[in-house]
Amino acid sequence: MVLNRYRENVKGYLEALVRPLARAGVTPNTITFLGLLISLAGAYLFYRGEQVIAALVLLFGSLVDALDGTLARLTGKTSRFGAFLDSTFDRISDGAVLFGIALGNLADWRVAFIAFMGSYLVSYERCRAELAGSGKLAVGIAERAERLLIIIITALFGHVEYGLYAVAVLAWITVIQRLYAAYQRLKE
Ligand SMILES: CC(C)CCC[C@@H](C)CCC[C@@H](C)CCC[C@@H](C)CCOC[C@@H](COP(=O)(O)O[C@@H]1[C@H](O)[C@H](OP(=O)(O)O)[C@@H](O)[C@H](O)[C@H]1O)OCC[C@H](C)CCC[C@H](C)CCC[C@H](C)CCCC(C)C
Ligand SMILES: Nc1ccn([C@@H]2O[C@H](COP(=O)(O)O)[C@@H](O)[C@H]2O)c(=O)n1
Ligand SMILES: [Mg+2]
Ligand SMILES: [Mg+2]
Repeated sequence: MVLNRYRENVKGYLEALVRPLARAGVTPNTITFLGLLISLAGAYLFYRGEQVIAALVLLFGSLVDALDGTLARLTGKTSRFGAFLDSTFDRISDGAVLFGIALGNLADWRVAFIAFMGSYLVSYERCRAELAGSGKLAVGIAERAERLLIIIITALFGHVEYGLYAVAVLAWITVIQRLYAAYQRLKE
């Protein structure tokens, strides 16, 4: 919720970045796929224990993640499948990053599992509530952008374990916030 508010502020910069891609005929789905590959590379680097490089790669991957939608909107190529692909690849990337951190023994695997469950539940709640007619359920203190940035910033300082603890707690707080928001909107 917090970072989502700044979407409009960075929109112009993101559009400037995608214009050359649009001119080159690159499709949004190609960028979505590229974003996934970059995130998987970040996850692998966590597994290898290279957390600072992993953080830089993930930061770049996050930027690419924000570009596919921008490119789709700028070129009038938004598609329902593209939205589905973007969300699905977001989940693969989220899971892979947490798995990489756990496998690389950078933090307690049990905390990684709690963070993983919380992160997936946050996204699932939004999807399920929106399907039930709640309207956009982009609420809570730890949406995907916040969770990713927490991991990235703590990894840059060489202490991704703290980021993981924070995500484990904040994601579950978000689960409760979304439960409540969904209750408010769907109870009748
Ligand atoms: C290393 C270098 C080579 C490159 C460095 C470049 C940088 C300067 C990069 C800046 C990146 C910045 C522009 C973007 C960062 C955003 C990133 C943290 C998060 C990525 O999110 C992508 C996108 C996706 O949103 P969407 O709503 O489509 O996705 C939904 C989401 O997955 C839902 O999950 P959940 O429910 O929340 O769990 C799903 O439910 C939905 O299905 C799914 O659709 O979001 C893009 C918009 C961002 C929110 C905009 C954020 C703007 C901030 C102001 C960015 C601040 C970045 C800082 C300046 C970076 C500095 C970090 C440094 C280490 C201090
Ligand atoms: N391959 C894609 C990717 C995204 N979209 C559209 O953009 C929305 C997501 O925008 P972000 O800025 O958060 O990336 C998504 O809901 C789709 O409408 C697309 O069409 N094709
Ligand atoms: Mg995207
Ligand atoms: Mg994405």
